[in-house]
Amino acid sequence: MYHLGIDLGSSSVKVALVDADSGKKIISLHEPPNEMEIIAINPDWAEQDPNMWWTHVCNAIKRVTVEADVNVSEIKNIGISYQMHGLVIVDESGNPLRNSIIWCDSRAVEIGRKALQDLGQDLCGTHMLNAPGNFTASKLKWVIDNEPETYKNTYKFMLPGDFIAYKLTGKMATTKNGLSEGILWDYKKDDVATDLLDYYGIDKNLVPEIVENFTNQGTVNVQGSKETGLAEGVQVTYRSGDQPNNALSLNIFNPGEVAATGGTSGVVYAVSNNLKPQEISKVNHFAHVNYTASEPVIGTLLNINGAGIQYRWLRNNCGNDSYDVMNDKASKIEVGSNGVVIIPFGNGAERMLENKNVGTHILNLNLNQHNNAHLYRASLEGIAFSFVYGVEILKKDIGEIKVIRAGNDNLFRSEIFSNTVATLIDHDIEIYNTTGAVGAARAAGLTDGDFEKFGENITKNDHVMTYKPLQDKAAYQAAYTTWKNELEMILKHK
Ligand SMILES: Nc1ncnc2c1ncn2[C@@H]1O[C@H](COP(=O)(O)OP(=O)(O)O)[C@@H](O)[C@H]1O
Ligand SMILES: O=C(CO)[C@@H](O)[C@H](O)COP(=O)(O)O
Repeated sequence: MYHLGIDLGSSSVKVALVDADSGKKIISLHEPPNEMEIIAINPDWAEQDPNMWWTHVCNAIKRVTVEADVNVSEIKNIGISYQMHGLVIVDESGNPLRNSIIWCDSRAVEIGRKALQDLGQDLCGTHMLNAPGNFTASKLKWVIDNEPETYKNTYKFMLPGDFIAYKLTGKMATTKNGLSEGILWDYKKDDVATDLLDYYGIDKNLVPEIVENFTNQGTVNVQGSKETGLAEGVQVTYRSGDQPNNALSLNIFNPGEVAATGGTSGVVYAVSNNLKPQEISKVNHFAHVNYTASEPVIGTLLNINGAGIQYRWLRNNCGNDSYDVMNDKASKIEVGSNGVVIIPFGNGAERMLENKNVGTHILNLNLNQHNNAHLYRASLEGIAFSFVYGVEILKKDIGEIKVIRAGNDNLFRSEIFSNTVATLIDHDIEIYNTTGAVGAARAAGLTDGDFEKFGENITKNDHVMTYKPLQDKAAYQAAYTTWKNELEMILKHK
């Protein structure tokens, strides 16, 4: 038997199949072959069509079963990982009423800022563990204010992964974890955050049914079966935002353990039991996959909206080299990129920079000296520096870091990126042979609640290598100082 994992990213949908007993990966692939578009009709906006996600999910599932040559009757459970904080609104028939306003959309920043002022730091911090920010609840308030007709026709709102689960099963549902991503979970009351709902004037009936993770959340229905080729009756047993899911995939469940990833966005995600966070805007706090009200496990999340999307932009606009070729060219350039500095970002408001939208900056380019290899190295370094800058903020909130793990995926496949981060934060980074889709597939089999056994298998089987901080740090530190000075100068004028 097999479990199927779906990871709905911002750049593509990844689907993986694992053996149900051993957790071994059978196949993993992504759709579409080229990365998905993020629609930005206004500079601060970012949208994607939920039906486009679904088309790619269906195509990827069909390819998986054909290419792995498995009989669909052998697929037991489904796990879903998804880009976090997005807003999907549907009518009573489940049709999306507009494009999804996705995680990196900044239109609701001012709405969230005012809500924090009006509700107060204390209420937001102790009940929701976060400022409302421009997360799902604030995005829905933007719809109320700007698209009243659409809001009037809204039957339910969901997170992106809830929509995929709905398309598979016909059941509209969400999770506590999902609501926490929208700043819609009240940890003190162990209930939906009615203080924020009421403040925004959001009708509580729009919140779908809440289902528990690691249990049967719904089964593939006739329509879901027809569109994906899966057998009717297959159970969806897990769903999670992609960052908590990345942590689960890396056996990060306990306080002091940290997961990192460098996809479109970059994230450092630290687990704790802290229900009284110091910082509620620059870093965020969400219910981890194993959160329960009696044993609250919280993921403290440092996010860089514009991380891998920076490198991707260079790839698309600077010669179309493959990432491997770009990494190779960058490795020929010395640390510090011969003075070229890239401030990444450029993908909406940055939470760690108090929701300022600073844009990407390419600095000190000498047209007689520098070529695309300098840009590639400066991009990898600039993104790595933004991680280091973020970890300095995160550390104030989380205390001691025991272990940091990342999958051998996305930016962590670049030695320059990984060495720069490890050296400057002065911590080992353990690299594991796993991805979000594989993790979600394995989590679909975690219905016995044995997190320890689940984690042991990952540690035993998947560890590939460890990036150790380099001894000779001086050049890295000098380049980081230059980068930080440039950033701080830019921030002064924002
Ligand atoms: N071999 C590689 N070396 C360095 N960076 C890479 C490599 N492959 C992918 N990336 C980076 O990872 C990003 C995609 O990461 P991914 O986790 O698939 O994104 P998402 O979850 O946002 O869909 C790319 O935009 C690119 O910046
Ligand atoms: O907003 C966050 C985390 O808080 C992002 O990490 C999104 O969850 C999207 O991730 P990717 O598309 O980069 O995987």
